[in-house]
Amino acid sequence: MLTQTFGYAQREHGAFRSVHCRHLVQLFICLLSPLKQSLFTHMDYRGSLALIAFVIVLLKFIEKLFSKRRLPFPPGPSPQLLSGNIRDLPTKQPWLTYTEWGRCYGDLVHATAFGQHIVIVNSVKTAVELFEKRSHTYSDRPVITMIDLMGWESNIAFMHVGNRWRQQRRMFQQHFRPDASRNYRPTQMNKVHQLLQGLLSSPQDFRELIKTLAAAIIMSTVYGYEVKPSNDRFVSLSESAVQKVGESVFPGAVAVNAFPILKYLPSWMPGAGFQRFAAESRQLVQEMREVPYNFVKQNMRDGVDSKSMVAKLLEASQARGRSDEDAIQAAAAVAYAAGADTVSPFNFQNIFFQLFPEIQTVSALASFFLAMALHPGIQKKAQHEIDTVVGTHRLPEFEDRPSLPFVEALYREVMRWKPVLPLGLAHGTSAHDVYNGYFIPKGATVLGNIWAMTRDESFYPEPECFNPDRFFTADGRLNNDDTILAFGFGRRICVGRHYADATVWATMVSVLATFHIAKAKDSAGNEIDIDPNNYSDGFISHPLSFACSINPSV
Ligand code: HEM
Repeated sequence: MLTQTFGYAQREHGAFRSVHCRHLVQLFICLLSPLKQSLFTHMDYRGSLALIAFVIVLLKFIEKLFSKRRLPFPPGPSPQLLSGNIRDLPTKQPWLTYTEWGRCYGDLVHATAFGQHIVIVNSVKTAVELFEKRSHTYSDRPVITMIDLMGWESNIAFMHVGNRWRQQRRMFQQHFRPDASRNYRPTQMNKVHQLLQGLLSSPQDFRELIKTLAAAIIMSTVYGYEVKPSNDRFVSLSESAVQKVGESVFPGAVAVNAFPILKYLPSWMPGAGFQRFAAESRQLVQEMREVPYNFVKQNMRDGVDSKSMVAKLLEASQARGRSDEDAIQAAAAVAYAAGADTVSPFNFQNIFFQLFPEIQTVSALASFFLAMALHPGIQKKAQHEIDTVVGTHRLPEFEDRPSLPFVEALYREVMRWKPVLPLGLAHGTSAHDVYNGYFIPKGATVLGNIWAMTRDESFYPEPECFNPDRFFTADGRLNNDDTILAFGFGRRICVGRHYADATVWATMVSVLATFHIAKAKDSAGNEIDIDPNNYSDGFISHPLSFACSINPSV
């Protein structure tokens, strides 16, 4: 009922606004037409430009006057006339600035950039109200034109809400909901045990090893494919496509994102190099989708594969007499891109890299190693629990999880302390909305500031402190704060979260059971300091290189 009332208000508001805007434009056309002839024939080129600029400024001014009649946008930094808050929008670790804005302006902050509205949600309460209770309005994604041009538009994470997104989301859910995810546990544990072997022989390569682990788990699940530790042919194919994404930050590509109309420029025109670049990328993405997919089909013909996600989807689609090949290929490719091994610090700056689940898993695990090197006391407590419950004659299993509350709290704290995507993935509004008396327009980009939510001192006192004990009640039981905010919100919440949760937990508990992680020492035997805040600047928060020693527990 409440939602319907808001819906009504927003429609009223939208209609009211567009009628007045139309009148405004008509009024100006009328005013200008008698002048047009004389001005444009007698004035020089610069004069015409000045006139146009004057008209734009006047229109903006009148729109501003007019806007006093409507509900305000949520509070935020004051915008400039045309460029909005482009100067205020941070490029480095933006979640920190947005958290500051939250302290200054409140739960909901508004900014603009060249007419694009950006709304930042800084509290769990408001995130639930908007992303969950009003999910019909807040579940879209913003338009990023270059993504479409480059052939990545079939990636579910960037898709607009619609039948195609629903179909792919359903496919993912069938294969990654809690009961289905359980089927992958043997594979996950098996690959984690391979990681332990790798750590034993080359502990200094732990970053590479956790990257291989995440790619190996997901490729085996989705395609029934075993990734080779080096020079893997599928991985190099996805590397090329992903590399292209990393390169898509040249001015033409940036311009087409800011002014989508430029996508209609023919590729031969000067300045339209982005069209040729996009065509090359489309070709690579196509190959990346088809090659592993054909691998599964061949295996099925040979009677080898029937357990992978793609094989099961194909069987189900054939049984229904339908051809969902395109959707199956696209859904699987989300995971496949994850196998790419080209993740340099430069690439982490790129918004596209939010797409790749493998990177998110790797980032969470790297934060775990970092936290353990920094907090030996906490590590010892977790190891003591594992030794007491599991003993030292076998490795931990998933079945042990309910009996290991401290390890559970440790997992929650790793995911809270350094959320992998501190701003989640941007949502978009599919209709105008009014919330707490503020107007939120259709097409706005809405960011859930997970960083601010995990820093809310009323839930997490001393939020920068790594402290798993915060998840226990006064009488020593695990509390019920088990929502991992790092997985996002509402209808767009991470669809692989149960599976990712299992990978991260299994890796943590197995490493703790077998290894001791500490700060590395220099040649003089002094500990090398680790800066807990030395994280990447881009949209994914990823610990930058740090040294630690990893030795088998005795
Ligand atoms: C620690 C690991 C991971 C983290 C922290 C993580 C986090 C996220 C976040 C924050 C979102 C956006 C949610 C939103 O829009 O509100 C997301 C979306 C998504 N994630 Fe994950 N993710 C992880 C691993 C995975 C894995 C392993 C898979 C695949 C098996 C996966 C598949 C997806 C997909 C397909 C979406 C897009 C959903 C949509 O737009 O409808 N993620 N993830």
